[in-house]
Amino acid sequence: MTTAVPLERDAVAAAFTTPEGSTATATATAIATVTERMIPGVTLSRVTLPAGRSANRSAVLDLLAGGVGPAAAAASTAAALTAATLTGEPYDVVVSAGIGGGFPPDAPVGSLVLADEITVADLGATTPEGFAPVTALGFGAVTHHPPKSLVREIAAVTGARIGTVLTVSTVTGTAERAAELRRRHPRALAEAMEGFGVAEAAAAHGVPVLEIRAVSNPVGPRDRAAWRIGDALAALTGAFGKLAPVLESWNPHDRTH
Ligand SMILES: O=C(O)c1cccc(C(=O)CC[C@H]2O[C@@H](n3cnc4c(=O)[nH]cnc43)[C@H](O)[C@@H]2O)c1
Repeated sequence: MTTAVPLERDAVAAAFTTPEGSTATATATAIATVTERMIPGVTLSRVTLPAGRSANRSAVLDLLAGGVGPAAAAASTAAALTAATLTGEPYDVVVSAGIGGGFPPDAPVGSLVLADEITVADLGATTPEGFAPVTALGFGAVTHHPPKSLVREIAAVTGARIGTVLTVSTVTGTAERAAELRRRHPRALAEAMEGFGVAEAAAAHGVPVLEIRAVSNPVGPRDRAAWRIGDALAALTGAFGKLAPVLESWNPHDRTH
């Protein structure tokens, strides 16, 4: 599970290690253990969940704060994926998680957004006719799709809204840019800066990916005073308390896309 900054990683960990987090889920998460592991390129916080109602074996969740932006996210996630494969413990799923901007009115501050499409919004070229994504230029990909069944189940338990989450390298700070993004991506509910990088790393390893964002601010005119980071981090903690049992019981060999 990749976040950008330690504050977000710790909000996820709190779902398993604090009394508040343990009330968010019916599993015995209060006795989860957390250990730090340094691997080349990244430090992992390993949460070991005891066997619970949803799984009859203990489950492991590696958390990492991989840096802000798609490049840092891709590099750190790829390092973790490679290390896991080389130690014979490959991951079943990769999750990009954190705070994000929500497109009003569909994704209000404090709400959760779960991606059914993870789309990079600014990877391409500007042309006299407008923006051309790299795919129109004959390169790469601009969208990754999380497993549909997992998205459905996690949205059901967390109450997250399902839609496109955009990855941007430049935070939107004007109404014009917000409108332009929504015109190009009508299903976009949120934007953040890491999802596509995490998804590219996961795809390179053939591992399914999810992205979940807790909305800390509206996408639009820059207004730092309107940010609600504390509320968003609390929503992230609550979401992970509820979604962890779904991940634990998910059988990656029984995927329906
Ligand atoms: O200074 C600003 O006006 C400003 C506005 C929004 C976000 C930032 C950040 O530096 C946040 C970077 C960090 O948080 C995620 N995030 C949160 N809200 C947004 C957003 O509206 N658009 C894009 N990213 C957002 C992002 O994933 C980064 O990890 C500064």
